[in-house]
Parts: sequence; C-alpha cells; structure tokens
Amino acid sequence: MLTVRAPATSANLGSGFDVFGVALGTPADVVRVERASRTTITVTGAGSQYIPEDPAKNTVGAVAEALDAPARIRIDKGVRPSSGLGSSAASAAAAAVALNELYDRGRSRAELVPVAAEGEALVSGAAHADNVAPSLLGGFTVATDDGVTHVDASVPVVACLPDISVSTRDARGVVPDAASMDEVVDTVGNAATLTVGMTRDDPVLVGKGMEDEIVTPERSTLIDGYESVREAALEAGATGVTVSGAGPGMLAVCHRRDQRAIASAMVDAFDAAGVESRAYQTAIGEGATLYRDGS
Ligand SMILES: Nc1ncnc2c1ncn2[C@@H]1O[C@H](COP(=O)(O)OP(=O)(O)O)[C@@H](O)[C@H]1O
Ligand SMILES: N[C@@H](CCOP(=O)(O)O)C(=O)O
Repeated sequence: MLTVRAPATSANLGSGFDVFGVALGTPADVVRVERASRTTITVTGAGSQYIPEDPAKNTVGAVAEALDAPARIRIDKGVRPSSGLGSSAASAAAAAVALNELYDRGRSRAELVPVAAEGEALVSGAAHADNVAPSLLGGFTVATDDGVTHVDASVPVVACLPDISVSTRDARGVVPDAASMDEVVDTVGNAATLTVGMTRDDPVLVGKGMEDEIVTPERSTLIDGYESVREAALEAGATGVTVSGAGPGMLAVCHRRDQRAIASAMVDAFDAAGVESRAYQTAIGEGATLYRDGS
C-alpha cells in the first residue's frame, strides 16, 4: 500500500486567472492505493457525503484511467469540496503521485500535471492545471499550455473558508468573455509584480500583485460578505486579499506577525454577515508527499 498527502491550493491569485497557483501548508487530502483488477473508491472526511465514489465521477477515477492503473483507492478528505481551495485537485494530485509509483509509470511530477488535470476536466468542464500543478510541485506555479514553471516560494497566508458552497463549474459561468486593453495592461503589471514578489518571498509585492479588475469583481458577488471581509483583513494588516480559486474561500497574504489578527478579523466579518467560517493560518508550502508502508 502507498499513501500520499497532497495539499490544498489557492488558484488564480487575482491577476493570474487559470495560470497562477500556490500550495498551502494546510489543509490536505490523504490518498491510499493498492493494486486491484478494477478501480474502486471510498471517500471519508470533510464533505465526503458530497463526493461520488463512482470512478467515472471522481477526479481520482479519471487519474487511474489516464495512467491505466486500476486500484483500490481510499480518499481521506481534509479539503472540503466546492471550497475554492482545490479540493478536487488535491485528491487528483495525490492519486497521480500514488498510482505513478504503484505501477512504476516513471512520470516526473511535471509530467503528472496534465494527468491530474484530467480529473479537473471531469468536475469543472476545463482541464485547468492551476490547482493540480502546485499540489504536485509545491510553492508558486505558473501553468500555461506550454507547461509549468515553478518557484519554491514561502509567504504567510490566511485562507478563510466560509460555510457556503460555490461550484467551480458555476463560478466559471460568470467569468467575462472579454476585457478592455486598459484592464489587460493593468493585469499584466499586477501579474508581473506578483511573480517578482514570489521570487523574493515578499508579501507586499505579492499582495499588491493580486489586484484584478477582470474576473474577481464578478466572482466576489457569489460570496456573501466578501467586501466587508476583504476590508477587515486589509485593516488587520493583510497586504492583499482576493477570491481563492473560484471561491467561496478567500485568500489574504500577510507578514507572519499579522496572521492571527487577520484570521480573526476575517472570521468576525463573515460572522457579522451571517456566515460561519474557519480560517487556516498557514503559508505557501510543499507539494504532495509520498509515504511507503511503515514510513
Ligand atoms: N476526489 C474529489 N474530491 C473533491 N471533489 C470531488 C472529487 N471527485 C469529484 N468531486 C466533485 O467535484 C466538485 C468539487 O470540485 P470544485 O467545485 O472544483 O471544488 P474545489 O474548488 O474545492 O476544487 C464536487 O461536485 C465534487 O463532488
Ligand atoms: N482557475 C480555476 C481555479 C478553480 O479553483 P478551485 O479551487 O475553486 O477549484 C477557476 O478560477 O475557475
């Protein structure tokens, strides 16, 4: 039996829609695999009642199919589905690493990105790789049609998850079809600023570079309390705040010293809007980790 822990992720980071992503230290999914003649899946943990065990409908089933690696697969969810924290991707990334090893397929982590993205295509309608890439590789990733670029960033963040559900498929429906040249120029500037910030582990540049006037304003309307939570986090010291992935999670970037105050300000602001939430005080962290029997 092989066990893999794959982290939650936050995609887009405002200015990098469908391209940027970061791995989070917590939470994470844990996937266990054993060889079998056909694939079976069991799911336990956070939100497991909303996740299909039918391999044709689960992201790990798509991965097993893509790697031609039938297995008995057990998923322990640490990342709640429809969270904006890459729940479906965490399972897919963990399964890709585990099954690649179990069947000795010899794929590198980068080569497993398109394999795990097959799972995303199944649940969201698009094989976007901006969650599976950081879950596999860790740090900050830039996923394009030409492949993935990766930086081992480490920046403190607060990921705040309200007790509401937004499906990635639905949230993709509100993305505008077009943008003005001014908006494109601003976005290029912000994305470049963020990327430089990641190479320097600089929360100020990263936070500034998360600004986005194209996708985020539309997405934020799907999250009750978004504006007040954003303002509360900025007032408590966040250097930038945006929608995490497709939402409803929100991501605040910060200095370590402000992390606790920001987490509590975000939870309080959601509470004032009548929404329960929990905040993860964490940091951009490592990608999937493989454990063998006994390790
Ligand atoms: N292994 C899995 N883990 C989480 N969700 C899964 C999995 N397999 C299929 N799904 C489905 O994917 C959807 C959640 O994916 P998505 O909306 O992208 O959420 P998230 O933003 O948290 O990744 C739900 O409909 C869920 O049932
Ligand atoms: N780029 C995708 C990212 C979705 O992330 P998730 O964590 O909400 O699944 C999008 O914005 O649609």
